[in-house]
Amino acid sequence: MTQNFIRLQNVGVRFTGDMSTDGLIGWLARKRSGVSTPGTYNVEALKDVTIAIEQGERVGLVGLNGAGKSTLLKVMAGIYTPTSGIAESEGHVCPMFEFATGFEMHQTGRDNIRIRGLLLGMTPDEIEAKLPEIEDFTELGEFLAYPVRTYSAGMFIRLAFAVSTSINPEILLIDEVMGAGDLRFANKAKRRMFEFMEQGKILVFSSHNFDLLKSFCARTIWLEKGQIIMDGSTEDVIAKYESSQR
Ligand SMILES: Nc1ncnc2c1ncn2[C@@H]1O[C@H](COP(=O)(O)OP(=O)(O)OP(=O)(O)O)[C@@H](O)[C@H]1O
Repeated sequence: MTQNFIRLQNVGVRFTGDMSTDGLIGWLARKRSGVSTPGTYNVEALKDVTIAIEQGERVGLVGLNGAGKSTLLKVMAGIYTPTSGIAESEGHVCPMFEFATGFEMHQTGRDNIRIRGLLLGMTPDEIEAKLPEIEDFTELGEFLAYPVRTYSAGMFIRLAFAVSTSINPEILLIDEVMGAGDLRFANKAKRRMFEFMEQGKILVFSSHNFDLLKSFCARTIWLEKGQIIMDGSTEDVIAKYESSQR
């Protein structure tokens, strides 16, 4: 059987661009900074990141806002290509973020389950067979017949989580999903995630919630300004990270 893995070698991600293309936000930023003409930006979101994650590992990611956690997850998901270094992975990747992408806003929740199922590689027959269980897990009830443009952020998460996790992904990448749903759903999601791990898959979980990280992940990586500060046991990394914040 093929072993799943994620391997990043000296990965760097740099964002460059022209602020004139940033629309209203760019215009406001220029106004506030007193700069009259659009400039360029150049952000090194990841620098020289080397990580190997093997099958069965659950790895946490910590770091301040803007440390590079989301960028790292997007590289692992294949959404971003590194501007330097090499990113390789083996296994079907299920990114549990960017929940708004891939939704057809005018279609119902139920039809969006079908659409997402197809995007995730399920056959129409598989989707129909799993539909009752997926619907049940969302607990959205009559809202499944409503167009998803009427949904709250938490409802999107329920829908996306229920479909995405019904395929038994090999590599599960999570960006703060637990914090966004309500507590009861978070507990359900947590139980379902434990089920994934029992099947020997990979989990990478970015969170500001230390209790969740401690309960899910034996290993945690601490990022700061795009670089790895520490990669070790969750207990040790969180203790050092917390003391650095004081
Ligand atoms: N698409 C982009 N274009 C330009 N800069 C970006 C882009 N995405 C991220 N950045 C920048 O890269 C850096 C890392 O951002 P990232 O979103 O990865 O941080 P994060 O650790 O996930 O933060 P948070 O905890 O706030 O979600 C930040 O300085 C951010 O402004």
